[in-house]
Amino acid sequence: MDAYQSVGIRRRLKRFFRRDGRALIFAMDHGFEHGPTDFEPVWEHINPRIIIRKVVRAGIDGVMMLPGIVRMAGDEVKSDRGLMVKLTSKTNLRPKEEQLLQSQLGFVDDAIKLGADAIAATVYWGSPQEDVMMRQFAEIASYAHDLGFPVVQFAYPRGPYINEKYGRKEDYRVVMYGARAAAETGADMIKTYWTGSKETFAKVVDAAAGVPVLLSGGAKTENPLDFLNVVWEVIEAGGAGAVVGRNIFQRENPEPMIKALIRVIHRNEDPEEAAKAEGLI
Ligand SMILES: O=C(COP(=O)(O)O)[C@@H](O)[C@H](O)[C@H](O)COP(=O)(O)O
Repeated sequence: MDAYQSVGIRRRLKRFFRRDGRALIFAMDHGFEHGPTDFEPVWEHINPRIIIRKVVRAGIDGVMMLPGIVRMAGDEVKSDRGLMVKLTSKTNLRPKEEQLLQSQLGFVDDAIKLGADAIAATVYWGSPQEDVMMRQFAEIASYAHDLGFPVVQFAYPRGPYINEKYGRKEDYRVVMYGARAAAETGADMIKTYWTGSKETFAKVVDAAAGVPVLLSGGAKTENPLDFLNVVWEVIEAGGAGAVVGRNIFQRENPEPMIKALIRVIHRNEDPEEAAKAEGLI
């Protein structure tokens, strides 16, 4: 028989995924991590209650937030959706030499009190401060797993040696390395960068050895179809979905984009058809 914890981990992880094993998760940590200017394109979305209510209504599978935003607006996330609480971050105001470090800003016990279904933390693989983030992740994962909670790793390769050796942090060999490191450090779900093609992202998925890999959305694309095409390739590559912020909240009306993403992720619809069906193009 399974240990109690592993049953808890699996049950809670399922709250993010539909029966197809895929998920569309809304990311709402930008006010802290990027700064409130990210909300300037549609300023009313600076209010977490307003935007979270909209994304939940549109059919999002889960929401990721820092603890303070969960306190303000967590009750907008219906109990049939996944709630992911992220316990590490950094501000953009830090000195440049500290930008390659995510600090722990909350505790697993508090995330659980807030109703979390999963706990998230970032590791910048390749950072000079990789050691600090590895330890943070190990402590968070060990404690959360012990209580039956899944752990999500934002596995972001970033650091001077990466730039020197590979030129760009999105090189598939680097992203693949980060995903593998995430799997080997006990992540139950991985969020990472787009590598530029279906073929290379499939290698990232393989390297994660069965741990679901989700795309980290990235900057808003002017043409909604460009983003839907990327998500479609992620799915074709065996990816488990996407965690999306700006491509949702920087649109005046986020609903058609969410519905088109759901068509692509959950119904295997062609991105152009999905965009047309939702009136995006
Ligand atoms: O991981 C984050 C930041 O990553 P970044 O340093 O911008 O590469 C988060 O702030 C977001 O949750 C993540 O980027 C997803 O949101 P979008 O990229 O889709 O806006």
